[in-house]
Amino acid sequence: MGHSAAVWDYRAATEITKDWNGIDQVLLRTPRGSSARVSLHGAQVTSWRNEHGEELLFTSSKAIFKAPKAIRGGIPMCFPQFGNCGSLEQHGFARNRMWAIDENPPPLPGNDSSGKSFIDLVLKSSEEDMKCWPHSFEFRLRVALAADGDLTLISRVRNINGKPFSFSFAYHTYLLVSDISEIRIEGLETLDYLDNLFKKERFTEQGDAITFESEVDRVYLSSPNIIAVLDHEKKRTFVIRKEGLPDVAVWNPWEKKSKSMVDFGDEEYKQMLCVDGAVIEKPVSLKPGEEWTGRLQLSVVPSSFCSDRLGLDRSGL
Ligand SMILES: O=P(O)(O)OC[C@H]1O[C@H](O)[C@H](O)[C@@H](O)[C@@H]1O
Repeated sequence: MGHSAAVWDYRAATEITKDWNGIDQVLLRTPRGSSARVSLHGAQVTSWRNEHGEELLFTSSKAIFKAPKAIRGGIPMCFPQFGNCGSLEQHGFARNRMWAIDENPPPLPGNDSSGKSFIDLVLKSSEEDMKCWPHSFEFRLRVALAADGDLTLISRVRNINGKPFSFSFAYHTYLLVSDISEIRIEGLETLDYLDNLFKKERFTEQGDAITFESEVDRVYLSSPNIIAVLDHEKKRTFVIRKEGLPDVAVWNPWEKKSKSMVDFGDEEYKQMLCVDGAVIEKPVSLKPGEEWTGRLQLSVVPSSFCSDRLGLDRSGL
């Protein structure tokens, strides 16, 4: 693009535009041409592109672009509930709320934002939310795009309530893949998981890396902090690094469920896979004044880069 990193103005590379509902969205760009878009609606990352302009996140061609519904794709935020495991609406309310730009967020300890395009968003408990979830909170999200194209999301939830509360959480990450039957996940083998297709019963993953030949809706428990999603056909690997997010939800609706979702194409299950850094089995508990941080970093590398260099535990394979 004719810019060198040394003179690249990261502030100027952060642009506010409008999304399909006329709602502000933030465009983040890097000198080499990677980009990401974040809508203030739900703080949903709706696009992440590499330096060649190729989209890396899935969005359904049938997605319904009508607030307050979250669109089918990108990275919706599930908070303060994942799935239907509580009294709230599926995946909680944060993905359906309007977030604000946080002009002056409290500093993020140990986080170096130099050389990154980033935006800070904030969601505070509203009176309406207090009716169904009576806890005052502040939820801050930083979305940062590094010069090498890595996308980082840092969530901070603070209890500003007089009493403790607990919540579950997920970055519901819709990865765009070439063909689901060519995909395998490394890093979850031998773990225990809760299977949503069997009333959340607990099983132990057997054998090798995870591959896909039917519907999958699972929560892998106490997972390592680095997971790789290998796309054999594209010869590239999504690397998911996480902190404060012990669980990994894995979802592909496959053929039958795809047909039952109005905002999802019948064949689109072949091009997507949700792999979510999450806190589900043991919800986060915060005392008054306490704060929780959950960090997710997404990268794409050529498949030849894996797995030893990523430090994945290959023992037993
Ligand atoms: O349709 P949504 O509310 O966005 O949920 C989509 C999916 O999210 C998660 O992966 C759940 O485990 C699935 O059971 C659910 O179908």
